[in-house]
Amino acid sequence: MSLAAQALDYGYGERAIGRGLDLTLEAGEVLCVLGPNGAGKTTLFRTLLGLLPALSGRVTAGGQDLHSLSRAQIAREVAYVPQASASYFDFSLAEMVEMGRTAHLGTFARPGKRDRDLARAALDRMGISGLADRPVSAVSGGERQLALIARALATEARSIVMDEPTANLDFGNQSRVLSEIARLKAAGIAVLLCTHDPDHALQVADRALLLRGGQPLALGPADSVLTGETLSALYGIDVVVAEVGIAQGETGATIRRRVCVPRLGRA
Ligand SMILES: Nc1ncnc2c1ncn2[C@@H]1O[C@H](COP(=O)(O)OP(=O)(O)OP(=O)(O)O)[C@@H](O)[C@H]1O
Repeated sequence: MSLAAQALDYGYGERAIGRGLDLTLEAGEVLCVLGPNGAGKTTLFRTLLGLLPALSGRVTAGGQDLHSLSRAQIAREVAYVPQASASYFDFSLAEMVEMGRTAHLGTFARPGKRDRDLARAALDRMGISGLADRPVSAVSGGERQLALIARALATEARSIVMDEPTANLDFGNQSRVLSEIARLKAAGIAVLLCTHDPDHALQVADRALLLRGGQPLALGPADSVLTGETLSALYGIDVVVAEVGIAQGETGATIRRRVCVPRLGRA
């Protein structure tokens, strides 16, 4: 088991956002959390990463209680892709991605050749190696988002928690990030992500957690959880999940895909 929560209460000080959550994430599994703004997704993720103390209950990473692990040990187990925000630091993108290696280094050790190579390879995977020497403060929001994902890849952690990894990204880069998530899954990495786009969950998630007001509305296999009915209840709008056939590759063989379409109200 890569990451797990048992009877988890999470929130801020006296204010619980969610209560009694049980969650497990297995190696090579993609679990996608969906929920309206303010549903508690970021608060839950920060608690699972030990960045916020659990109000009660237990969180384990790699089978070990988070309380028994140092910050560096947690970082080696679970990488974090936070929501991208503006940066005023003048590190280069390459240096920022190398910081993903910090948990593997001794207290005063500097990144070695392997660390630098891993960082460059991660930038390359995200298609931004051409920006390696550019200051973080001098790239676009989307490019910074890709660099944060590269930093998580460079950690070589067995689990990755991604807070809206496709926010800020253009259509092509969204698709590249989803493909990267599929590659991580194939490599046995556990991925926990949240998104505001149910189509992204339909594309990459094995399981989905629908969160409303901090409480699970549904948790289970993505195909059975992501329906027009549940998504309509989650977002308070009329949503249809339709199936489309897409011709693939040179053979033109048809694959079936489910897509999510909101039914817009008439003006
Ligand atoms: N530092 C904080 N202290 C107290 N309450 C907070 C804090 N940060 C967020 N909240 C509140 O906690 C609740 C959950 O917020 P959270 O950021 O986890 O939601 P979210 O699902 O990630 O939302 P979004 O989709 O808008 O990013 C909200 O009511 C929010 O106002």
